[in-house]
Parts: sequence; C-alpha cells; structure tokens
Amino acid sequence: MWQVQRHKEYRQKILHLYKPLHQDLYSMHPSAFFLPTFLEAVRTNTEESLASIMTEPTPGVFSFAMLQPNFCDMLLEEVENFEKWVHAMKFKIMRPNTMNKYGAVLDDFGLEAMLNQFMEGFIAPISKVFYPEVGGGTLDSHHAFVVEYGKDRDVELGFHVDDSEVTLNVCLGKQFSGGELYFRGIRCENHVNSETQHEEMYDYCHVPGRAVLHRGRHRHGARPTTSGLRMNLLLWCRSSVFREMKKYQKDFSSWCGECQREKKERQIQCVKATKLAFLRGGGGGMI
Ligand SMILES: O=C(O)CCC(=O)C(=O)O
Ligand SMILES: [Fe+2]
Repeated sequence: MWQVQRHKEYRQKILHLYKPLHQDLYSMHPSAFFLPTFLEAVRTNTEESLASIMTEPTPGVFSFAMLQPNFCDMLLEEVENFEKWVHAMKFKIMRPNTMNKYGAVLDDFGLEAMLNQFMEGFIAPISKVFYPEVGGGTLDSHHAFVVEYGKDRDVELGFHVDDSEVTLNVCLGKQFSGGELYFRGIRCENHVNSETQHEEMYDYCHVPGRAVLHRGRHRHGARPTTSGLRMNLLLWCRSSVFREMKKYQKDFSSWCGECQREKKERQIQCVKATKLAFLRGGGGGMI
C-alpha cells in the first residue's frame, strides 16, 4: 500500500514542478492527433467503417494508420524533454514496467486525462466491436507509456503477455531497423506456457504512425532493434468488470487458443465414444 501512496506523491510532485514543452498535447485535439481516415471511421462508428481501415493479418491482431506525423514528433519531443528534466532535477524516473530500463510513463507527467479521453473516445469503440469477450466493451482504466529501443537503449523485449485486456501499440518513429513484434497465440493464465501452433505465428514490422491492436493475453515479444532508435506509444487498456467476472470462470474457449483446442479435442473424443457405443449396441447394422 505504501508503494501506491509513494507513487501518488511522486506524480503530485512532478505535476507541480514539470513545465510541459507542448501544452497542446495535454488536452484532446482529435483532428491534430489523428489521421482523417481514422477519425472518419471512428466517428461513423459501425463495424463496417472500422473494418474498412483495418487489416487483420492474423486472428485478433488489427493494424491501421492512426496518428498524425506531427503528433508523433511532438510526443517524442515531450518525452525527451521530460527525461532531460528528470535528469537535471536528479529525480528517479519510473520505467514503464519491470521489462524496461528505458522509456517513461506518460500518466506520470500530466498526460493521464488526455490519454483517458484517447482510450474512451478512440480505442473503446473499436474494442467493443472486435474484443467483446475480453471486456472490450467495458474498458475503464489504462497504463500509458513510451518505450525506447536501440543501441544505447533497451534492445529487445522478451516473450510476454500484457497486464491489459486490450493493448494499443503505435510506432512514433524515429528511424530504425529490426524491432519486429512477434505474436504467438492468445492464452489464459492456465495455458500461458503451452506450445504455439504453427498458424499462430506472426511477425509484424512497425511503421511510424501505424497502430497495432491486440488482446493483452496475446503472447508476444519484440525482436532486437538493430540500428537507429525506435520509440513506441503503448496504451494498456483495462476493464475492472472483466477482471471481476474472470475470477468466477474456468473455461476461456471464447478467446484462449489452448482452451479452444482442448474443447475441440473433447468433442472429437465424445463423438468417437458415441460412435463406438452405437456400433457395439448393434446399431451398426442399420448403416
Ligand atoms: O516494443 C514493442 O513494440 C512491444 C512493446 C510491448 O509489447 C510492451 O511494452 O508491452
Ligand atoms: Fe507487450
């Protein structure tokens, strides 16, 4: 509990002392942040309009052009400015999670309210349509951060699942090679280490301004960024309703690849047993 309190105090101190570089980032300006194609699709808000701007290269992974280049640049500059300030102030910077030595939590320096609107207005409508079975329709909190990969930064990211129901991952730039995101199937907690089926393997190449949306339980990792600097915006979107409901469930075959496989296998065995019983019962003569 004291950690939560300390983090609260840390945020309060930053909010009080840090002077933003780009004040425009701190409130929502849809047409300055998002590409017109993306805005139009979200404003129309039908399954057809959303599907029309997306590709789904492997089941459950959606990719679409999302952010204005100028927004990406401003966010990168803001993060750099914040990091410089933290360094000059001899503050301790909190990294996005245990897997990263670099990067910054955007919610820590004043961007929380804007990013909440970002999630509610622009991610929730998509999640509601494409991820209803993992709480996509009831997202109510987030963890937002920027990761930094390159020679003098984090190099790669190990195989993991996110602490989110739905994750938005958008490349902000700058120039880099490598850093592909690899996916290995969706798994519940019980099956997180189960083997990958061949058709679950998929590699995605990041493109600045382009978003990837996936379930938090979709196992993934990032390959080494071999040159240049790669910075990505991550928005881990959570649903407290889904988390509460999950406590009372055992079967996740509506989204876990391994629960699905086991269920199918049980059905095959059941059909086999029924056939055998039918044949043994003399019903075989009827065929
Ligand atoms: O670097 C990437 O694109 C992946 C980042 C990621 O998966 C994470 O931070 O949870
Ligand atoms: Fe991740």
